[in-house]
Amino acid sequence: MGLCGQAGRHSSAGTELGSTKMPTVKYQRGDMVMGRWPGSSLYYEVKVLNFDAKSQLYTVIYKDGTELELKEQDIKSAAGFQSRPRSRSRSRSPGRRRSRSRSPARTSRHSSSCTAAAVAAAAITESAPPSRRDAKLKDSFEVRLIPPEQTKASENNGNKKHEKKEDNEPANKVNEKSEAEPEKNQSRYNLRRRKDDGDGKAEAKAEQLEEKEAKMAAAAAPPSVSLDFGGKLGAYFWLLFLPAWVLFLVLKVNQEDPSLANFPPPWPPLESFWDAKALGFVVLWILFQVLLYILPVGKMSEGMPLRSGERLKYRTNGFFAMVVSCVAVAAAVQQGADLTYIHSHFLQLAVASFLISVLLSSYLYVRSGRAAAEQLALGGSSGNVAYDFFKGRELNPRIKYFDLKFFCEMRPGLIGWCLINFALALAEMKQQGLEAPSHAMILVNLFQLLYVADGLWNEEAILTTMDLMHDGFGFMLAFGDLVWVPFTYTLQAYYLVSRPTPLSPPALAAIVTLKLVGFYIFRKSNSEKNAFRRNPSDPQLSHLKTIPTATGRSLLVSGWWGVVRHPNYLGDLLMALAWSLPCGFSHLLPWYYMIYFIILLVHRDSRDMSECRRKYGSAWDEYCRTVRYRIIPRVY
Ligand SMILES: NC(=O)C1=CN([C@@H]2O[C@H](COP(=O)(O)OP(=O)(O)OC[C@H]3O[C@@H](n4cnc5c(N)ncnc54)[C@H](OP(=O)(O)O)[C@@H]3O)[C@@H](O)[C@H]2O)C=CC1
Ligand SMILES: CC(C)=CCC[C@@H](C)[C@H]1CC=C2C3=C(CC[C@@]21C)[C@@]1(C)CC[C@H](O)C(C)(C)[C@@H]1CC3
Repeated sequence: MGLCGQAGRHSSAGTELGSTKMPTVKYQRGDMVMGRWPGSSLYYEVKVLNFDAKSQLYTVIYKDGTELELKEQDIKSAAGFQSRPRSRSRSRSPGRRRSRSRSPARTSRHSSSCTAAAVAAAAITESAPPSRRDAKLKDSFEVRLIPPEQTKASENNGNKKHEKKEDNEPANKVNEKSEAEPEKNQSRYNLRRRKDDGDGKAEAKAEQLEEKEAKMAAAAAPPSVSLDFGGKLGAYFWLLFLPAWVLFLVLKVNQEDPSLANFPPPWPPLESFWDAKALGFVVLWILFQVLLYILPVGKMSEGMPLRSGERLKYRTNGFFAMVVSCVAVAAAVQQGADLTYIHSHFLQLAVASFLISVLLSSYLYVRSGRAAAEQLALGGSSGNVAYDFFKGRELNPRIKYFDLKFFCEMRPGLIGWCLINFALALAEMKQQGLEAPSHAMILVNLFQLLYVADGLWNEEAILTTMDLMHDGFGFMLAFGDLVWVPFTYTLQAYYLVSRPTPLSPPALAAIVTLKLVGFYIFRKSNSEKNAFRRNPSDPQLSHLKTIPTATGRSLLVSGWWGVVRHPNYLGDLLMALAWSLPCGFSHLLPWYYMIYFIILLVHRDSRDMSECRRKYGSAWDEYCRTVRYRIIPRVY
């Protein structure tokens, strides 16, 4: 274990654990064994941390700090392990070995190569002669892995601040900015063969094979990732609860007195749920957005590297789509279209959107059955139909270049949210006989329009968010994007249609200030992380401190991400507060978004924490020790 940056911590844990033996199980806590890398036939040295008698799974830790749960059959004792003769080992080329040992990139500590993926690249497999094993293990720690964006960045830019001390310090040490040797850093994690190694074609081919094997091993989903959202039973609950909750809110906001005491809201006649025209409008709206999305206008942006190393391309013309949509709506109103239809047929429009989200989720579930393992999201394939349908299995379902998740998240629902808000402002004027919308309505409309426009202007930034990078596309997001966002995020505006809420000038000024402060924090922090993830060597970020991790990516530990672990959530929450305040305090209903959002973000934060803990091991722990608070400084 002493080879990795995180090793110290785990070794001591191992000694301590080693004394408390687990009864009646094959492997004991602290045992060093060979664990199969999920989805591959490659084995690596791991330490047994625990055994769960109920699930019959061993928790093991890899040398990079990655913890996984493995079945007994995926574990072998190190003693009985043999490696096969391999003609494609890097270590076999004496020339290479020489070149490597002379290379300044070679480290004594090997920490950077200690990712499971890197170890996978040169892992020992079952039939090599035992005499070679040590050499091979040694070799395995010399494999270098660098994510494509970092390699690219280092090719363009010699500023390697975030890498600089890694050679001599543990991976979890906080880095200060310094001049680093570009060559050294560039080759640090590189899985690709270095040019100066210059062997024959056969070796190059063999290495390609080796790389492919490593990529596949890294791409394979772990067999037992813990299930979110209450697991399988939870999935049934959410599948029923979410649509029922939207229905409840829509009926509630239509009540003359929407107070909690006035419960339940009256159940409308069955036929009032359905309107073919409403379905037609929703379909037209979605098709219109599809058209705008596929137009060859706007820039193509690259997503983050996938587990396979591939980077998908996305057309990020969301702002253009929004502007064209606004012009189209204005033209329709000019032509006499009555947008207050949206207010009077809110329920029917929501039901139609719900049907579309169910159809879409069913399609997504069926097609995910044909998707390759590396296209699936981690933890999205539990084998349980309800859970997989709810959570979504495929990470980036696409029809040719049309990315379904990206489109749904950013277009019909998000732009639809603004359209509905605008229609509700018109409905307010009509219902209250006003010549212009109320101040409260204007604030809600402008605030949310700014939020959406900003999201679309910075559309590229969505590519580094959890949803795009980690979550599968299933009912949760399809329903969230097409129903939840347009029909519950508009509740404040809906509430105001029939409930005049005057605002004093100081109140107005205070609310606007709050919104602007929240927006500033939200935008700055999201942009900072996005810029850093896209180009870690960005000179504009060179003043920031970072923590290197065993994956080759670093974590920001100063700037916005040094204040709290989710500064973007803090900004978002302040904005949410500014959206509810214009509606006053007479009812809880317009505060619903604020309450929901706190729950959503606290849950997202804990999901993200476990995901990052899994990805970054002890470097993440170090980050959490350095940045103590999650969302609100000194409070939470
Ligand atoms: N209005 C709404 O309904 C909602 C809005 N949002 C907003 O969307 C935005 C995106 O949110 P979300 O996707 O949840 O989360 P984030 O954008 O915060 O993404 C989390 C990821 O950022 C990376 N990261 C975390 N810490 C650091 C660090 N210190 N340095 C560098 N990278 C780090 C990690 O990914 P990795 O290391 O793999 O890059 C982590 O998984 C937020 O502003 C949020 O408020 C979110 C949900 C709903
Ligand atoms: C309970 C339930 C159905 C949950 C689904 C959650 C989704 C509604 C949200 C998950 C992440 C979202 C984001 C936005 C909208 C809501 C969903 C889809 C977002 C597009 C809003 C605009 C922002 O600027 C954003 C781009 C940062 C944001 C990204 C996350």
